[in-house]
Amino acid sequence: MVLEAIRYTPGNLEILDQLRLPHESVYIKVRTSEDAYHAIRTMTVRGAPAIAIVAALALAVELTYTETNIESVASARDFILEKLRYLVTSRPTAVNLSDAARKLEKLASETEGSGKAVVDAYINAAEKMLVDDVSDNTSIGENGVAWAEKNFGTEKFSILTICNTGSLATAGYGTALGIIRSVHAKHLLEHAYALETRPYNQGSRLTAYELVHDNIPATLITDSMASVLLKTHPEIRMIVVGADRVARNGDTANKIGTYQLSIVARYHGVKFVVAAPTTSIDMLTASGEDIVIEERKPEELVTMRGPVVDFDGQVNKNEVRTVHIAAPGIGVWNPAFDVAPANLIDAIITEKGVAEKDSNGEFHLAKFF
Ligand SMILES: CSC[C@H]1O[C@H](OP(=O)(O)O)[C@H](O)[C@@H]1O
Repeated sequence: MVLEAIRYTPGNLEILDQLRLPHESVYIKVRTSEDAYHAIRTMTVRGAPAIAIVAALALAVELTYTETNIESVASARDFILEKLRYLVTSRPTAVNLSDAARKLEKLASETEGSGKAVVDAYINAAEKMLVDDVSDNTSIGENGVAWAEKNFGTEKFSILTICNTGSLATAGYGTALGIIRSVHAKHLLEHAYALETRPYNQGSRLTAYELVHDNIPATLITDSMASVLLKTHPEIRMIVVGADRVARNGDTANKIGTYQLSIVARYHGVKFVVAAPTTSIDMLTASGEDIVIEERKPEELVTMRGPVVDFDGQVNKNEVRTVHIAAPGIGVWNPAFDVAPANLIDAIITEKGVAEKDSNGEFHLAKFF
């Protein structure tokens, strides 16, 4: 079975309900921009590249069936711009969505002839995002292997990662998890370690699901185990993480917990690497100080949802419960991301190549554009 977060054919979009994974694999239809907004907002679908692609394709499907009059160039443009500006508000930190919206808005404003011409151009561009993302991810994997061979030679080594950056965060293969897949395919991977990544548990629910699916040797650990894991496992040579937004100076916003991994990596002499398509690089944002960090509702931290385990130890998928795991009345802080500073990042691996700091400690990401 191929792991697909997104299933698309012209006029039909379905997403894998990631709130039900790993116990249930259920696809739900997305017919409108509003459907996409709520799916992204509730993290039914998540992952920087995936949310951009789902948003763009949802509008493509809506354009196919809308009864709104979009026959003129102006009406089609207005419809597209209104919907894209709405979709961008679903989640603020990942740049992929706003980057895609900016490019699609520009395309719509430059397409002439008729409303149909504008709509067709939009749909073609949205569909191309799906194809390009998989291609970008396999290139990131290849570039990641080449960088690893340059730094670690041909000895097997182990890798630690956080959150989910695989097929469930993208159109397929993944970014950081894509590098783990490629290193494994080259028989260079000793072992993969995945952080559970509280509170949404992208690691224990999604990355573990992908690693088991691909039969990659892997171990799940709690977020608090990262430091002692590096201390006691010298074969771990690399921490690879994804990105929601890479600022112009290389500061990288990623899942909460990434910042402390960059500190722990430096302390233990482990390479800290960001894997991201260039659509995750935001040259308009100077540094991590300028990146808006999404804060999510307290309920997502103080509750957990899942199937009941029967007395005989069997998972009962027909009985899903939500349990409250924190003391009622306690205050909660729930930022979904933090920022790894450029000075603690050893490399940024993209589909176009690898960026490393110069002798002044500066990344030069403009080379990718
Ligand atoms: C392919 S990078 C995905 C990126 O998105 C994740 O965040 P979320 O699960 O909240 O969408 C995480 O930061 C990953 O690194």
